Amino acid sequence: MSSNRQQEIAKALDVVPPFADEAALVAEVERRKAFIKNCLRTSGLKVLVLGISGGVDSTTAGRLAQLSVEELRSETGDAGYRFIAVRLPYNVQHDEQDAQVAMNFIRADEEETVNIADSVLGLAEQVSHLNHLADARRDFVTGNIKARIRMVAQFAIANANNGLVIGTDHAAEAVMGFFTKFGDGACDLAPLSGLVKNQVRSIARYLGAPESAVHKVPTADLEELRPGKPDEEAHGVSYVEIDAFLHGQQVSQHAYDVIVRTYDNTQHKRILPLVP
Ligand SMILES: Nc1ncnc2c1ncn2[C@@H]1O[C@H](COP(=O)(O)OP(=O)(O)OC[C@H]2O[C@@H]([n+]3cccc(C(=O)O)c3)[C@H](O)[C@@H]2O)[C@@H](O)[C@H]1O
Ligand SMILES: Nc1ncnc2c1ncn2[C@@H]1O[C@H](COP(=O)(O)OP(=O)(O)OP(=O)(O)O)[C@@H](O)[C@H]1O
Ligand SMILES: [Mg+2]
Repeated sequence: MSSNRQQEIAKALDVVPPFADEAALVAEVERRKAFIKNCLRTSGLKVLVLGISGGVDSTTAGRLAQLSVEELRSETGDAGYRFIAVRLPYNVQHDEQDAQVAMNFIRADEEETVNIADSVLGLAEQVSHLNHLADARRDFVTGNIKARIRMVAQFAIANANNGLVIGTDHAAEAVMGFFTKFGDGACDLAPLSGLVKNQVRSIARYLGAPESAVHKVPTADLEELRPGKPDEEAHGVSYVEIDAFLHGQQVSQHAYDVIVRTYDNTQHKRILPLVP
């Protein structure tokens, strides 16, 4: 029996129920592509932009974006529809090979690379408040600057091409507020919204992503002192537990308490700015 809080949170995040079978998964993929295509049609814009890290979320959203623009091109005969996949390393990414695997799978119409290091360091240097922080805290705060600079780069590319920026937030990240406010949380459309982590992996596998990408350990990878730090270490609970919680299944008391507490503490990230 799921608790009232579980039901309330799943409803607020519009969580997609577990796929009953392959047909349900396929229907969900079609629904998500139709959503992306509809966002372009109704906005009147023809270009999609997304940063590709090598993680399963951007691999999945990136391939959905590419398939969507390909369908729009053949349905409308308009060659203007296209997808720009953006690599946004902070200097050299420690798992650059995984990012290349993702790029090769996505086969985007256009590939772009923007090294965010100079912008991040240039800004951080000008913010004197960072100097007074202990090393680990400064590293954490700088991590959020990285996520925000990636956002700036993607919107610059979208501006320049009359495009829309895709975000990769899904229910398992949303419930934990595990994104940088107005950083990777900022986008024009979020086609993975409502999915739990394992559903994102299932969609990636269905789309033909290499198994290494499907199973890649999730990492925000924002901290220089801890390259590739697994998200689950930061959460204190596993994605299996988070997914189970969102699907109304029983989880340990520890996981339940952490998830509900984190959800409540991060509510400000899932709403519009506070106003009088
Ligand atoms: N109660 C409140 N009402 C309204 N606003 C409130 C607030 N409390 C804080 N704030 C504001 O929110 C800010 C804190 O939020 P934020 O800046 O996001 O910072 P914060 O939540 O502290 O850090 C972001 C977390 O998301 C993780 N992350 C980031 C990016 C990507 C990924 C990933 O998985 O890829 C994960 C990252 O590792 C870190 O754990 C505060 O500085 C303040 O401006
Ligand atoms: N090094 C990077 N290069 C390009 N885009 C990035 C990079 N790091 C993060 N991003 C963007 O920020 C988003 C949020 O990161 P997040 O870690 O949640 O997703 P992911 O890396 O795709 O998957 P996972 O959560 O499994 O690691 C990514 O989906 C991607 O769009
Ligand atoms: Mg990642």
